[in-house]
Amino acid sequence: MDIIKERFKAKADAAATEIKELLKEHGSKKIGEVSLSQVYQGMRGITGLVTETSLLDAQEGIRFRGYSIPELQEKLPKAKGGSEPLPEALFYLMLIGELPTEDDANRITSILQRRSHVPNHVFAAIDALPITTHPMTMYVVGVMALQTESVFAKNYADGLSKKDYWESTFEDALTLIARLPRIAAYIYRRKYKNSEHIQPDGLLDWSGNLAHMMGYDDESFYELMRLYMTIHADHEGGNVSAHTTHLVGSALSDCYLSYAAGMNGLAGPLHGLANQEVIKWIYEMQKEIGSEEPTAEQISDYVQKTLKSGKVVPGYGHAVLRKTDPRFTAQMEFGKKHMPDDKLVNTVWKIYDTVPPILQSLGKIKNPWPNVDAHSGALLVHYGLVEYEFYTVLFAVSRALGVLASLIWDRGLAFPLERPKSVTTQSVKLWLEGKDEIWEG
Ligand SMILES: CC(=O)SCCNC(=O)CCNC(=O)[C@H](O)C(C)(C)COP(=O)(O)OP(=O)(O)OC[C@H]1O[C@@H](n2cnc3c(N)ncnc32)[C@H](O)[C@@H]1OP(=O)(O)O
Ligand SMILES: O=C([O-])CC(=O)C(=O)O
Repeated sequence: MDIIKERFKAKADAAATEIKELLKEHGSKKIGEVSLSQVYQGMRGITGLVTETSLLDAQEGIRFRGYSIPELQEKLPKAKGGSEPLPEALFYLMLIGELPTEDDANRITSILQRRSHVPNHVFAAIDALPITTHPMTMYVVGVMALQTESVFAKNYADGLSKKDYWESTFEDALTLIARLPRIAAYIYRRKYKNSEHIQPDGLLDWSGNLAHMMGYDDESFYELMRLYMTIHADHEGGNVSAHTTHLVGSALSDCYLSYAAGMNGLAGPLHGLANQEVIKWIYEMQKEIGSEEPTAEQISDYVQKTLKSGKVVPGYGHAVLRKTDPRFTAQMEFGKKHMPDDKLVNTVWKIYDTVPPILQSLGKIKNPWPNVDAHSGALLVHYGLVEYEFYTVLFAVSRALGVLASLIWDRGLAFPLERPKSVTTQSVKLWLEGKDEIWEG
């Protein structure tokens, strides 16, 4: 057995024993109360999931196994000559719970390189779609076509024992992660570059290869991809893409089925699609104003117009965060280092100065600060990656690292089917009248 798989198994067994003890002693402790409003309002603030890979603090932002983004940038192994973390190293951290050595990170890189071959029928499935199809639809179709390769599905059909679920899931997760850059790059080159495809470079790391296959062979773009793939990888368990992957996975759907389901959620404009919406919104503003460099006053007027027309300001607000997203800040730092004079990047910074007080003044928006999606597109445009409908695909490639590490943990801990209770408004009214027995069972 591969050493990383052995390490995971040892960690998962120890954690399972610990959780068993913990629940034996504390299982009946109450962790909170649920109000009727919460049930109607997207379950905001209800703790109801266990996700081991990362934890979100409303003020501080995300920590991956306890490490903040600046700490990851300092402590995770880097590519040769690079200064951003290798996302493969973050995957190891999320999976094993400890910082990897350089050897550990290289081991993941080489496993992914070895498994990166995508069967032809996946490309044929993508090619069968009209060229006008949204890249996220092509991507999910590609992932679904790849489901023919699921070891878990095959082994389950052959009578796999419960105690071995984790191992087939581990294998599927690594194979799927290995193949995603090729699928993403294929879609990019098919839709935007006349189907002139670029073969993988066996010597490059996972993100470097993605950049290479998309046609961006520039060391500073490789660095952007490493940072991008690291910071978008995970955001604890309750966000739509992670929660969906976990929920669908709880039915013992394999990695391919579960991840594809999660990415359909990422493709929604209130979640991952917001990254394309931000750039679209800025372009529309520039067009209306007739300038590439809107003033603070022009931005302010445009925000008011957006709000008046019943639309959200994309890239701002968050269901949990109550401060500027540290993923926004990490990208701002990257911008300051690599492209301080870029006009679009400077516009993103000016929007950051202008928008929060306006949103705050409305009184109803709980978080007026920018999230990760407010910044990512402008960095990509700087390198010529202007096709903003593609941006969520990059987010999806990264998100695979977190949600699939979590799915391996779900199997390692033998988590059960997820099935919360729902109610009807009629039943709520009966409950309010004191006929509460309908809520039982
Ligand atoms: C990777 C990610 O998924 S990060 C999020 C990406 N999404 C976006 O950037 C889209 C813009 N933002 C939003 O729509 C929201 O802030 C969300 C979906 C992220 C969070 O939603 P919620 O937790 O419901 O936010 P909140 O409790 O603050 O919402 C209260 C009200 O403010 C509105 N609001 C929240 N953010 C914004 C915004 N950026 N622009 C305008 N109105 C907003 C909500 O639509 C809601 O209005 P309503 O009462 O009329 O229905
Ligand atoms: O946490 C959330 O709800 C949304 C988010 O920022 C993410 O998934 O990256």
